[in-house]
Amino acid sequence: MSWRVTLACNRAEGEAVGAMEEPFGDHPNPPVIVADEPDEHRPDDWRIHAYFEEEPTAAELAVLAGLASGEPVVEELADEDWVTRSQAGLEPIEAGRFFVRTPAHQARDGAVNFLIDAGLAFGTGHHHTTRGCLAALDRLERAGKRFERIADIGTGTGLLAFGALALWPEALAIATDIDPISIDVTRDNAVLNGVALGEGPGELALAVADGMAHPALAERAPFDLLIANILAGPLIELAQDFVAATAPGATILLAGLLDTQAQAVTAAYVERGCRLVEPGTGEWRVLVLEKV
Ligand SMILES: C[S@@+](CC[C@H](N)C(=O)[O-])C[C@H]1O[C@@H](n2cnc3c(N)ncnc32)[C@H](O)[C@@H]1O
Repeated sequence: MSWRVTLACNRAEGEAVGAMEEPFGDHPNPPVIVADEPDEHRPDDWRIHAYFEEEPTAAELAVLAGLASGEPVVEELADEDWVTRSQAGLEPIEAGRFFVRTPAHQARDGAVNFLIDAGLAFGTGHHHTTRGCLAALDRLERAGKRFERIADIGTGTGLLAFGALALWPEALAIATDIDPISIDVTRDNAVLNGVALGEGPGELALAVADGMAHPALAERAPFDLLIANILAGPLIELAQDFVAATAPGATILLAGLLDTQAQAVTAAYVERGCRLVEPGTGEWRVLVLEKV
């Protein structure tokens, strides 16, 4: 038997859970916690699911209650593999030539397949922004763009960096995240997906970094493709550093922003010498910019 606790939460609470190192401290058997956005048209209505192997105690429920504004709702799940259950709702995602799945689903013939376990790091491909970035990468390659120096800032599970390396396999690529857990997860996912880790062409370097503040990023700059699916606030704060770290003609792919924030994010980059190539569509925008 296993138990699932669901709490309604807002976007900030859901994302905070993804960024937390250990919500349950040194608990001997912590739950698997997943945050999702069930309805993309309601971007502030998120849910946190915590999967327990034993019935959660009052103390465990109190920890969960501290993570979200909603009340914990406890369900006993049928006798089936609870990890599969926790991932069963995560349907595979198709974005351009990419197919992203969890172990609950089969790979697709003819697609560039990635296997990403649902976990604490954001980026199973199920969020609009991740999918939108994969689709934008696919379009860039189809339009004939070629990149040799790639940075994926705020890599989450590593998925966007993996996608970029699949499209431009000779590139020097680096994936970074402010969250050390994301980098651990990315390392595991790289192994799972046959992505070579290392410093050379066609290999992925990894670093824990806040924005561009890491020597490995400075050494590799200027980039000709910089990807950042973070949030509108940090994207604006980091505009100066991102533009400074890119070469003239570079592509800057930005996501994590709502349509209401697109103008402010675009302005921060246009003021610093970029032009908007694709404004994106829908509630979650993916911006494609070019450094002039
Ligand atoms: C919305 S998730 C995107 C993950 C992945 N790139 C994707 O598209 O699925 C944002 C990621 O950015 C990271 N992040 C947030 N602020 C950051 C910063 N200042 N520098 C580097 N990474 C950051 C978070 O830890 C998180 O993993």
